[in-house]
Amino acid sequence: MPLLELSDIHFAYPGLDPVLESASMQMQPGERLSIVGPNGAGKSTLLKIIMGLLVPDTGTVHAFGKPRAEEADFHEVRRRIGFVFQDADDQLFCPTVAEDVAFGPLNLGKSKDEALAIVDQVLSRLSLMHLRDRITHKLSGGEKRLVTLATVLAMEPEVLILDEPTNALDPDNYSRLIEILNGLDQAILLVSHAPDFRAEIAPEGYRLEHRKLVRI
Ligand SMILES: Nc1ncnc2c1ncn2[C@@H]1O[C@H](COP(=O)(O)OP(=O)(O)OP(=O)(O)O)[C@@H](O)[C@H]1O
Repeated sequence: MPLLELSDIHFAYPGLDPVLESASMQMQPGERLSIVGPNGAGKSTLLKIIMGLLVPDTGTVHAFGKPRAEEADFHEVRRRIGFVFQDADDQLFCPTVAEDVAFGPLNLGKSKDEALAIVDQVLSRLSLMHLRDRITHKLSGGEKRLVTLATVLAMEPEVLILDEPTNALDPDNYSRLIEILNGLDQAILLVSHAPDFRAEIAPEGYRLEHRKLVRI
């Protein structure tokens, strides 16, 4: 059974031309797929539909073996899929890095001590302990991206969706991100304009062209 399946999705922002017309895709458990396509093709829109943040005009979303249509259906999806947004500022909102990373686990019902243990474990794993007590909004762009990944991994998602994860990363952190992602066992859905990065993380996937998804 596919982990994720979109069938015949049509979507238009109100009053505008359609962004997606009959877009379909499947992702199997453990699979790593990329979605490529020009700026404005609708890649971020598609990711938001998977997470239930946008509702398609027609078509169906299946995730983890169930159809997902209503807002309530997507609560479980959002718990099980970790979404790293294109813009880290949309995702980091606590005063310090430790609080941002602890936020998800606390929200999932962990105790304060458990959440703090997760913070140290995830930050160590990503070699980010030096940022633990920093003020989040004063981090550099690249540091924010890595901290965003830490906030998502802290919730132990089964699938990772990454929207342009290499934005703002210097060559060292770019290489480190490849190492980190290749060390994870989650399925990954990656949107990236960087061919080298895609080749390392998810060489196969789909191209979004003419409002449809074509297997590449
Ligand atoms: N909230 C919105 N309201 C209206 N139009 C939108 C909105 N968000 C995106 N769009 C438009 O929908 C189209 C698809 O946008 P989307 O962000 O999904 O593209 P993308 O493939 O992710 O692009 P990029 O590679 O530049 O990130 C674009 O033409 C964009 O201008």
